[in-house]
Amino acid sequence: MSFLNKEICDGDNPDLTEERRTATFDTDRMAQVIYGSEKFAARRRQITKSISRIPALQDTKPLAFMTREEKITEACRELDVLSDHWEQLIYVNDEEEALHLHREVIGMEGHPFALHETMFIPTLVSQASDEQQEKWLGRARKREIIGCYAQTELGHGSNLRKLETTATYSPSTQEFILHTPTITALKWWPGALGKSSNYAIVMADLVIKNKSYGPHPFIVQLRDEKTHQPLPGITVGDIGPKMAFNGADNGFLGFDHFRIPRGNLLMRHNRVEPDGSYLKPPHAKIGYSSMVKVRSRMAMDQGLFMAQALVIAVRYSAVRRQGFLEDKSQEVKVLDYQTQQHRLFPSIARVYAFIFCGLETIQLYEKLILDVNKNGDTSGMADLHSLTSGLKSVVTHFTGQGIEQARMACGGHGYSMASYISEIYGVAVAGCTYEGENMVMLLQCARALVKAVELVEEGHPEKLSPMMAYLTKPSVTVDLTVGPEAYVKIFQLIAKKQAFKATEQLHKFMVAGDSRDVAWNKSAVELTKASRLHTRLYILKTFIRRVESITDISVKAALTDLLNLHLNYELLDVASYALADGIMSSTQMDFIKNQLYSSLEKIRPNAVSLMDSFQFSDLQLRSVLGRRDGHVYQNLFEWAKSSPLNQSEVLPSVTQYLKPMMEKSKL
Ligand SMILES: CCCCCCCC/C=C\CCCCCCCCCCCCC/C=C/C(=O)SCCNC(=O)CCNC(=O)[C@H](O)C(C)(C)COP(=O)(O)OP(=O)(O)OC[C@H]1O[C@@H](n2cnc3c(N)ncnc32)[C@H](O)[C@@H]1OP(=O)(O)O
Ligand SMILES: Cc1cc2nc3c(=O)[nH]c(=O)nc-3n(C[C@H](O)[C@H](O)[C@H](O)COP(=O)(O)OP(=O)(O)OC[C@H]3O[C@@H](n4cnc5c(N)ncnc54)[C@H](O)[C@@H]3O)c2cc1C
Repeated sequence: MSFLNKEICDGDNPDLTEERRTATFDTDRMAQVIYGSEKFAARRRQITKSISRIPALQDTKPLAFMTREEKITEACRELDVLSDHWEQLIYVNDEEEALHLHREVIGMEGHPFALHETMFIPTLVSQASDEQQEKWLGRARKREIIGCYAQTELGHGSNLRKLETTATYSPSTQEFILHTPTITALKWWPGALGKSSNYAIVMADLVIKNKSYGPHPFIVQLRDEKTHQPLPGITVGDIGPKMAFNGADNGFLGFDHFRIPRGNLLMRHNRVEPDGSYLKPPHAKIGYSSMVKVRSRMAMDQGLFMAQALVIAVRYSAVRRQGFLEDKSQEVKVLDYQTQQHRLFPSIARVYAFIFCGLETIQLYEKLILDVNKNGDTSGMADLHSLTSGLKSVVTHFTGQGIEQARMACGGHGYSMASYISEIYGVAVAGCTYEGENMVMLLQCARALVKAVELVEEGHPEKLSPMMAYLTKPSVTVDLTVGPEAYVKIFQLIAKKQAFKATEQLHKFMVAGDSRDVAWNKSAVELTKASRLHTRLYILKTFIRRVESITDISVKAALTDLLNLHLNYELLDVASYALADGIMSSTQMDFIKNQLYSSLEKIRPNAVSLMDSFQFSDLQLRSVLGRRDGHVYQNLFEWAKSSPLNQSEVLPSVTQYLKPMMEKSKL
């Protein structure tokens, strides 16, 4: 048995065992790099093991065969079991451990706590005063109450300034009156709002003495704590089935002059005094911090979604044999085809790159909240906002593409829900929309880019943030054979040119008489291109930085192969910019292609172990094709037999319609 890959087991499919034996690195060591530390990687394994010892948490019936109601009930049952074992399983209040626990046990189809941990509690942490935290945070953490984040309305999601729900202050009673004035003002979409939550953070337009102060966060009790019935003045319910994520009850919510005490406006950064005087926050957008929190997690979470799809596709590709190469006596593993490698390996590289970015942005958010809460220092907000706006957009887009390629790489069986890839896809691509629609967020990132270009043009390059410093780099001729830094230089030139071109176009329209808004819209496609290049440059540089910092030689070597693949793939993908601007020659392009193809060959022996290193349990993967043991065919047959349609030989629909129809046809 090889010491390199702990997944090896003699009872496994021999093709997978063979793959695991060829690995050139230790998967536990790779897991430490993926999950940011030896300690957390080990805790993950420990938690997974503890879960496997709780019989009530082992999968009962495949989710694919459940109705929505059954899925929600099953998630609640699992949450209840988890709650009983919470303190034995994880360190209380450790967010990463809680997330791991949830991913393992409940999976990705959503559950009543999905927004409680990801937005409700973080909003209380970042927006509630100490006194308010005393009142609600402890209760929320102990799960005495379940909360969600209700911001989006039927009529508006992207444009927060036009949210219609009002919170009008009444000085005589020292209350806010929440009201839904129109049908389009109904809150619509918030996860876990429909049936599960009894509390919500509600974003509503604060109105004092007929003056609107824009969206502010309020904590609102929605349901009676004993009966769970909606409180009088509240209309709440589920919005119906979705493309995926159907174990979550995304909901609607309306208020009919519903009164809450003054103390329910979250007041860490702004205040409304009893007489109605308003104290401004230190930064106008501080109330948006919960969105930044989720966006800062998305590179990690989306990376893990794509990783799940790739574990499934790569393992299956090592088990699936179809067609011949030289030896006509035995069919080859489909993973040996160059096209299959080209379909999957660049996404493996992206998974690692995205996760490395996620490790960084999660920390940046935590630092920002400390700076704001402890020192009132909001200076990091603008940069983190533009970075996470671009990153969530680029990462979700490529994750969707990568998962879809993983599905196709599994041929027909990839289309079956037994693969579980369709659910992963459905959940992942929701990220293109939630936390800010991708185009809208790319344009937010573009605002920062244009400002930076304008600073350079106005002769103030010293005012640029470090992320924008490349905008001052002069054009140079680059020798690609010298390594990653050469690729960075070319990428910087491409990104810089596009940022300047888009800004130039914007200015040109303005000089011709358009307002900035109109000129902006006429330049928007070019601006989004600039944002994507800027963000891909950040991803590329982060990947390089992380690989450089690895101390384990064999892990570093395997990731260097992956990094080289990423560099060549990315540069080839943006080659049209480089060719158009004369930044690269066609000879350099050929060099990049050859490097890319040779990277595929280098990565091939490590492919399965690169994905095993994520250490997803079978419980979490929920995929017949992605099983750790690789016993795909007999389990696909078992899975199909468990379909409700196969529980009787003759369906009522046959007796009721098909038989009479066939009988009639005989006449
Ligand atoms: C026992 C159980 C225990 C449980 C424990 C475990 C829990 C585990 C939980 C979960 C397990 C997870 C497992 C994974 C599976 C599940 C995955 C799926 C999860 C689903 C979660 C989905 C959650 C989704 C939530 C949402 O979608 S919430 C709603 C989000 N909405 C948006 O994002 C709206 C987008 N719009 C905006 O943000 C804004 O409108 C805007 C576009 C930014 C514009 O804002 P506006 O006010 O109009 O700005 P302007 O006036 O134009 O000014 C722009 C100006 O401001 C700057 N700005 C803007 N925002 C910010 C900011 N945030 N910070 C700093 N600066 C900002 C901007 O840069 C401009 O500056 P300049 O003028 O200088 O350019
Ligand atoms: C699974 C899921 C979970 C969600 N969970 C929550 C939640 O928990 N809480 C919550 O409050 N909300 C939640 N949402 C809502 C989500 O945040 C919004 O749907 C999202 O912000 C997009 O807003 P929208 O629906 O108004 O899209 P729209 O803005 O209507 O987008 C439609 C189109 O218009 C374009 N567009 C809009 N504005 C501009 C612009 N200024 N410039 C260029 N193009 C533009 C967009 O690019 C898009 O192509 C969830 C959504 C989903 C799908």
